[in-house]
Amino acid sequence: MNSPFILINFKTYREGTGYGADRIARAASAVMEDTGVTIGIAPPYTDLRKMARHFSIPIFAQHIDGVGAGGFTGHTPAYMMKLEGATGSLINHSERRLTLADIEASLTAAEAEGLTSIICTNNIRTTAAAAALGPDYVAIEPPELIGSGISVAQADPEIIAGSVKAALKQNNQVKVLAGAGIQSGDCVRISLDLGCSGVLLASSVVKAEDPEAVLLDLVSKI
Ligand SMILES: O=C[C@H](O)COP(=O)(O)O
Repeated sequence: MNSPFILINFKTYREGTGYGADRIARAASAVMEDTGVTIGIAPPYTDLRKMARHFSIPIFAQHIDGVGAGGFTGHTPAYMMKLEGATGSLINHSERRLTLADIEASLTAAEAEGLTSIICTNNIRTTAAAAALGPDYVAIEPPELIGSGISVAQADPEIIAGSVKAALKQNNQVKVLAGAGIQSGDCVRISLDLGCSGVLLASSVVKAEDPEAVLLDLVSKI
């Protein structure tokens, strides 16, 4: 994935499903084409295939399970997400926490399918542990700031800087994303200046009246 990378997680917001998902994906696609900044989306599973067919942008699953084909009712195996058109997956999002064994199994499954892996973490120590597993990215997101409208880049730049340092100490190939409350070009700029390769965000774009305008602001200081 080219840096900087902006990933928009639609979560299960109503604004990010069905027609809403189309609207945000269209905006992401247009801004990526106009500016050259890589913008990916993580739509709900129910919209993933449609998004992958219609848009030439990175498409991420919001979660994958480290199981294969077979008797795994209710699971979302990496191979299925790949078949649906995903190019990567979040693993261990704050709203979809996993055990360490499950994180490793999901990561192994992502690697087997050639999916770009992003392990989400909640503090500097877990960032170091996640980086040691060897994912493509770790995404540091203080849970208390997620969806708060308060940007981690402004409220807690130390956790970003500390995470970058800790991650690179474990694994000099891993890239770091900053997430939680990211909403403007300034947030992106600060994150990049602190050593990140991009940002992971949701509400500022998904719930926006004009997602394209927010995205243009987000890329404006790159
Ligand atoms: O996956 C995205 C993060 O949880 C950040 O969400 P937020 O941008 O709404 O704070």
